[in-house]
Parts: sequence; C-alpha cells; structure tokens
Amino acid sequence: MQSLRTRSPLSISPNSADPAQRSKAIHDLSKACQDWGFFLVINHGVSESLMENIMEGCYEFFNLTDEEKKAYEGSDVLDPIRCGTSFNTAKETIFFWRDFLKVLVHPDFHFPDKPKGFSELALEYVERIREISGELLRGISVSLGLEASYIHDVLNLESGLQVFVANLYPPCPQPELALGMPPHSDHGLLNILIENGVGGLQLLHNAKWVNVRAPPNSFLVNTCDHLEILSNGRYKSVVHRAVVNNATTRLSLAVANGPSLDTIVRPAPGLTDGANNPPAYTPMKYKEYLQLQQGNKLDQKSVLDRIRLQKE
Ligand SMILES: O=C(O)CCC(=O)C(=O)O
Ligand SMILES: [Fe+2]
Repeated sequence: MQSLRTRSPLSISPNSADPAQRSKAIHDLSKACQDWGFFLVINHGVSESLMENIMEGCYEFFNLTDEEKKAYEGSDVLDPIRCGTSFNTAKETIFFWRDFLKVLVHPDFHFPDKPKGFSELALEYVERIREISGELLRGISVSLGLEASYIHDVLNLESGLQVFVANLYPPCPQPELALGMPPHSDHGLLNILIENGVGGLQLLHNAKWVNVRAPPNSFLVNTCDHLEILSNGRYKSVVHRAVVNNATTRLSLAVANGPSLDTIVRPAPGLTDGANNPPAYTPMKYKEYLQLQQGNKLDQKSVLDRIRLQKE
C-alpha cells in the first residue's frame, strides 16, 4: 500500500519553509490519490494518548446498556446523533454484522453525554482531524493545479460537515457468511480512520480485494465521492468493505470530512475543458447527495453513478 511518510502533514503545506520537501509531499499525495485512493499519514502530531482515549471512549459507548443507547437511536439520516446496527435497517433485507455510532460534529458539535468525558475528548479529536484534513486538502488542491485554498473556499469548509463514525464488529460465528459493511465508497472529501489493531478493512484495487491496516498511531486516509466530483474524476473514490472474524472484536473510528451541506458541488472549471474533458458529473447539493446515500442501501458507488454524465 502507498504510504505517505511525511514528517508531518504540515510539511505538505504550501507555506512550508522547505520548498523541496513541500513539492515532494505534494507529488506523493497526488500519486497516492491517483494510484490507490488510500494512504497512511504518520508523524501527524496527534498524541498517542488522545488516539487511545478516543478509542476507549468508543468501547465504553458501545458497552452502555441498550436502554441508555436507545436515547441516541435517531430516526432521520440527518439526525445529529444516531446509533444502531447494520447500516440502514429500514431498507435492508440482510443486516450487516456491525454496531455503529454516527454523530455530526461540525459545523455544530453534537455528542452523546455518556460515557462521562467522551464528548470533551471527541471535541478535541475532531478538531485535530479537521486540521489534518484541511492541510491535506490544501496539498490536494495544489496537486490538481488549483490554488491551495481552492477546495476550502469553493466547498465552504469553514462550515464543512464532519461526521464521527464509530464501528464495532463483534466476533461472528460464521464470518464467511457475513459482512461488517458492504462494498461502498464514502460520500465526503476525505475519511480519516483509526482502528484497534484487528484487520477487516478491504479495498477494491484492480478488481481484487486488498487487505488494509492502519498501524498504531497512523491515520488511514481515503478519497471520497466529492473529491472525485471536484477533480472531475482525476482522484476517484475507492470501493471498500469490512469483513468480520470469529475471534476478536474489531473497532474502527472513521471521521468523514466534507463540504458544507448547502454547497452545490461540481467539477472544478479549471479541470475541465469543453471538448476534450467536459464535466463528468451533474452538480448536486451535498445535502441531497448525503440523503440519497444514507437513506438507501449502501451499494458500491450507486449514488455517484446516478450523477455521472459520461458512463465509464
Ligand atoms: O470499519 C472499517 O474499517 C470501514 C468503515 C467504513 O468504511 C466507514 O465507516 O465508512
Ligand atoms: Fe467507508
């Protein structure tokens, strides 16, 4: 797997003092986005203890009683706090071997008030993730030949949507008959994931499933549908899934970073030209896209396929 071994995400900042290091990092970033759509960020400056404590908070949340968790169930896909099983049990006939907690944490911060202290930790964690995501998106803008602040400005990241998603996959007696999460791509711009050292994530690369691990203290980042739209298909979102095992509980924590809900997203005009490279996706408001994806069965890249203009 491609790994982005920068000294810190800051070293890809266009304002970095060392131009050679900066251009190497941007080149690596561009290659990682094009070749794999998944990469590791190490030496990112987020403390080990914050990463451990936030995972611990997730375990404790899932260990609350069913009664306590019921208060956070939610009903609408845009409810600020939702927890449950599978992905969307209203639409699925076969459920997935997964418990989840999904919380909207930006532009307004929401969070369950239990377990004690979890909310304060989460606030600190998602702020750090937003800094890393913002820095990576500056590098990605430059790698696409755009102004460093292009993605931030055009997609209104000042009020960008950030979603905290904890996934718990308990041991499954017949793992070969079940999936934790079905093949899908993610809706936003960049997802940033950590896990508890138990494998299970797989990505589709050249029509084969490849196992992916996020080593301790690293972030596993993947490019999502709205980066594919904005880059007019240059950086594709990658289909991935979670498999389960019969021995150990797996916990993953993904933070989704996307445009603001009211932004209409379209391919960057600077990356299209009339005849040779016309816009390949219909503009759509991010909120509508999200409602379509979260309100249905999770199915490969089905929502992106609906707005694709040139069929692949
Ligand atoms: O658990 C995992 O590793 C995958 C989670 C995931 O794909 C997601 O939350 O979108
Ligand atoms: Fe995902």
